Amino acid sequence: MKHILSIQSHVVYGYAGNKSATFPMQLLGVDVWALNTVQFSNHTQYGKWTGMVIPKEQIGEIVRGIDEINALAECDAVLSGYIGSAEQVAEIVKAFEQVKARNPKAVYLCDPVMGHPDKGCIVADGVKEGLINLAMAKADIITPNLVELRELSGLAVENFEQAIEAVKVLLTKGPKKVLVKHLSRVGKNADQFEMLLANEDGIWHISRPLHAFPKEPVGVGDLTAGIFLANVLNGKSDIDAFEHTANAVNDVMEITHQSGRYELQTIAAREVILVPKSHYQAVKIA
Ligand SMILES: Nc1ncnc2c1ncn2[C@@H]1O[C@H](COP(=O)(O)OP(=O)(O)O)[C@@H](O)[C@H]1O
Ligand SMILES: Cc1ncc(COP(=O)(O)O)c(C=O)c1O
Ligand SMILES: [Mg+2]
Repeated sequence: MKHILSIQSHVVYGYAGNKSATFPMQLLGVDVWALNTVQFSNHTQYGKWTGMVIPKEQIGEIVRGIDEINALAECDAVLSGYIGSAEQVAEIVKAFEQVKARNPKAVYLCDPVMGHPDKGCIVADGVKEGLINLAMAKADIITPNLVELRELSGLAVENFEQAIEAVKVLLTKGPKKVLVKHLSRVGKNADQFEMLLANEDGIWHISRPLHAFPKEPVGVGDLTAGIFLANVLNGKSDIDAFEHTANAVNDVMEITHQSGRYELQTIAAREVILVPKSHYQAVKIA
């Protein structure tokens, strides 16, 4: 069994951060060590929430505790997502270095969750800079959405061709795999939901249906990054991991859409996360 140290948000109500990613990763047979960067009542796109940002010292403390019971070498990957404060970024990088010291084969998937003013996703000041200046260089896998791809590459990314260029830039900055979680308005087709995967062998594109939500669910990026990492650790090829991720997430979106609920319906979708009903295929484009 593989073990992931998953450092991201916890929401008591609903599904975002660790609440979105942990259960699907467990379904895929991975042991998840959830370490929370914040404990909030609900995700930030409700516009209000209660709870607290976890003090940055907790990250090192928890990792030290796991090391003191001689379990850190069991860790196969660190996953980071929604980060609560700028200072937590350096602590997360340090945590990954400690894991690497015990298990040199461990990998780091950085889901570079940044604020998104249009959507109402609120992330603390300085986190974005920490992701760009500290975390990206350490990451084996990085999973930006369009806004994050622009910030990480420093390119404007106004169309599909520029997205490809930006992904190539990220491959020169540390990460060996880049998964663009959502191409959004630079996709090929405005009425599809599109993603890219790039590694040293090439670039693949996948397209799946876009559902008309009255209010789009949050936590989809977290779900995408978690499923992709679980697949990679389970030994799938990058392309199989990419296709399973797209299909499983699509099925969760379809079930969520049918439910008429705002929160992701990951529990109702448990069976299709394991064995998706959709079979969209990745196409090699470069
Ligand atoms: N199949 C789909 N149909 C419609 N909307 C979707 C679908 N899949 C995901 N979404 C929405 O697309 C948005 C993706 O957000 P974005 O910030 O671009 O990336 P991410 O959530 O991956 O960080 C979310 O609001 C999510 O609810
Ligand atoms: C607490 C929290 N965690 C995680 C996220 C990231 O969500 P997504 O996967 O939609 O990018 C958000 C976005 O608003 C959030 O508020
Ligand atoms: Mg996101």
